[in-house]
Amino acid sequence: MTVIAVLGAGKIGEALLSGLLHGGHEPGDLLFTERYPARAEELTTRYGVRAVEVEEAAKHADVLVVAVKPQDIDPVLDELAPLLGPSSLVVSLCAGLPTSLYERRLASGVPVVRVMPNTPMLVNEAMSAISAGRYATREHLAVVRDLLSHVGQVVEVPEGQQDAVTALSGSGPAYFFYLVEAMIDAGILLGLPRTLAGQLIIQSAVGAAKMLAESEEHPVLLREAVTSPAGTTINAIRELEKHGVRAALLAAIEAARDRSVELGKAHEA
Ligand SMILES: NC(=O)C1=CN([C@@H]2O[C@H](COP(=O)(O)OP(=O)(O)OC[C@H]3O[C@@H](n4cnc5c(N)ncnc54)[C@H](OP(=O)(O)O)[C@@H]3O)[C@@H](O)[C@H]2O)C=CC1
Ligand SMILES: O=C(O)[C@@H]1CCC=N1
Repeated sequence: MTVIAVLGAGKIGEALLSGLLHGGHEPGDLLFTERYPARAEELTTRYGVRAVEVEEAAKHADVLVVAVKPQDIDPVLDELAPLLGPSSLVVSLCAGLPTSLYERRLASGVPVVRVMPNTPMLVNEAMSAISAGRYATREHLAVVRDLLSHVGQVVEVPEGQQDAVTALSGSGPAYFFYLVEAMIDAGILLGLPRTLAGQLIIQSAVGAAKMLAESEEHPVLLREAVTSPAGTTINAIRELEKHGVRAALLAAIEAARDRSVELGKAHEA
């Protein structure tokens, strides 16, 4: 079995460990590094996965998944540089960081695959987009695709699209959580108990997501089917349009893309 080491087991690193275990990986085939011993202990207790130093991760793992914040990448690259060679495989989950950064800082020929996943990995429903760096072959991409297909769907995109992907699906779950949160508040405004409002909205979100995923219909048609002539939904839609919700989403996602570009620029040579 391929041994995978997650460097930086925070939110997404933990989601990956948990998703891989759910997907059938053995705890003995997974390793992770963490900065604080208390966090490492917590994860080992929860998942039975061993915390190691970077040297051990580099020595034993077939795949090294970098999952630290982009701002924390420099010391990680300094640590990895003397440990890796062309037989290693580095997978970067870091928003904005280009494969060229790794290629510049690591030994020549180290293959790097850039990935933008998302937290639904925790429930095996991730959307991951993968892009090969300069030294990554089709075989390397296949290894990464296979790994991530245990925790959700995988698409391959040109690396130039990764900042847009980050803004759409990397951050995407947050937009849905935000919408659900606001809709539950609306239920409170209308006098419903919070638990009931939560149940109504969450199941509506699950049902709508299932229809989007399973029916062949365009979202516009699905929305139109809910919007009865002179009914209730069209009144709500008019308010959404009046308040510029569509324009707000376009601007929000563009701003997320811009931040991803900025995170990459901060590490330009
Ligand atoms: N959260 C998400 O939904 C997604 C995140 N990503 C990307 O994943 C990466 C991690 O994000 P996220 O999980 O949210 O962030 P977190 O801060 O939750 O996780 C990063 C973890 O790495 C640890 N860490 C930092 N430096 C080191 C080091 N040198 N050695 C070992 N561990 C270290 C951090 O410790 P400490 O807490 O002490 O800083 C933290 O636990 C980012 O680059 C982000 O762009 C990608 C897709 C989705
Ligand atoms: O907010 C972030 O920067 C990370 C990247 C995509 C989702 N979370």
